Amino acid sequence: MRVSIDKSSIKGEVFAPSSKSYTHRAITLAALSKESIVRRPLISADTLATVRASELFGASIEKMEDKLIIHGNNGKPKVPDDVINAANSGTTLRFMTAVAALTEGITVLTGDASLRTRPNGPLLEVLNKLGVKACSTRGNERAPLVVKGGIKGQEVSIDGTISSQFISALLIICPLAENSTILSIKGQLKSRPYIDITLEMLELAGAKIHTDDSNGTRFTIPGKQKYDFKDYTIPGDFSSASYLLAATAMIGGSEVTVKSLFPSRQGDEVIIETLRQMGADIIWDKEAGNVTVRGGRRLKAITFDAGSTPDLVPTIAVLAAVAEGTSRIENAEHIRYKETDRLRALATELPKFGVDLKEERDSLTITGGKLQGAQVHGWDDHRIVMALTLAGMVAGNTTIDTTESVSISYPNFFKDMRSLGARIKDISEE
Ligand SMILES: O=C(O)C1=C[C@@H](OP(=O)(O)O)[C@@H](O)[C@H](O)C1
Ligand SMILES: C=C(OP(=O)(O)O)C(=O)O
Repeated sequence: MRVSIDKSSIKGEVFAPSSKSYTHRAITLAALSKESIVRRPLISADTLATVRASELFGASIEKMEDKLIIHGNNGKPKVPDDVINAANSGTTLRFMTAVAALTEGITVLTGDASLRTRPNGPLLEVLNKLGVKACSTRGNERAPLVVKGGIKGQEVSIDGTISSQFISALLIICPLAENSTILSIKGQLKSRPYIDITLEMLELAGAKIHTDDSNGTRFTIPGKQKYDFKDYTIPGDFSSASYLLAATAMIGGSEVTVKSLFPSRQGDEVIIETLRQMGADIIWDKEAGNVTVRGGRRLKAITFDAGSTPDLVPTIAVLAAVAEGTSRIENAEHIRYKETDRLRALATELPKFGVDLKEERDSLTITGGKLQGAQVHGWDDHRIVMALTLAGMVAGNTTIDTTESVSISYPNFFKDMRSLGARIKDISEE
């Protein structure tokens, strides 16, 4: 799909979509429990991949109006009848590779062309140390992956510099193993807040995990536990909301309230503080869960450490492109291992709007200025498409392709933007 975008200011109220990360965890843990209800799940291409995988592991999932009723496998996933296709979802692939370790047979996992380029080495290595047989069919740590269950438990350490999803995946399965596990993280851990979300959800499922050091990088996990996930309502997603908040802040005459944004463990909450630091007029009523932004103030450059919040990088890059002065996005190498190499994607597309940008291995340096309309490529990556849409709303006279990719995390993105007044047209047929 291709869209054209004219200069747009936006006004009104909109609900943030539900959190992708919380939805993946809720479904995965409910599928490993007996009976659970997950309310207000995000229904998107990525979370549906987790639904399908959980069904293949023996859960039955009833999809109702605004909830999922999940009859789980009670900690004993069955050997899947078919290959697990995680499609475009890294979270699904990593979590389900770990769940496969709990089965008494062999599971094959794959994904789309993008997912089959993403690394899984640290997860495979640790699963093998835990008594599982896990490998890549091509011997390159990429999917397709083959996992033969039989997790025991051990003292192991895992590299935390590539993806926190490996650690979340192990935290989800180790309580169900025969023996205890001691898991320590080595290297500079990236994306920490996602591990905290995992620990929060595991606690709700009744799991006991002891965090042994003050950095939160060593866990003792007793084995032979059972999960009981019960009934949970998914909070709003700050990564998805970041596009709405940033668009409003960048465009004079805009005023938008995004609802359903309550405090949670999502690191991407920091978008609110970042916009404030850049000089935006933004108010967060935490009790009501409302964030209101008024556009029109001149935004100032910032230095942004992306270590904990990789998914905000495309949003921050576009904010930097209109801000006064030179911004730096640092500590960002892990953003190269996403659906695309997002530093490369941004460094290729933003200059088409006239943006002055320098790409280094783990940083982007961006000098803000006036954007001019451009024909840009969305790289089949939902976050690149959504971020470029914001640039298009500022610049006008812009087209973007591969826009169907918003279905990964925010299927109603264009509908919501249009409902707020954004001038975005589907031009796929033209
Ligand atoms: O665990 C999760 O829900 C996620 C963790 C992050 O990935 P990494 O840990 O690979 O940085 C994030 O980028 C992804 O969108 C969702
Ligand atoms: C990287 C992302 O997700 P995943 O790793 O689950 O594909 C994302 O949503 O930006």
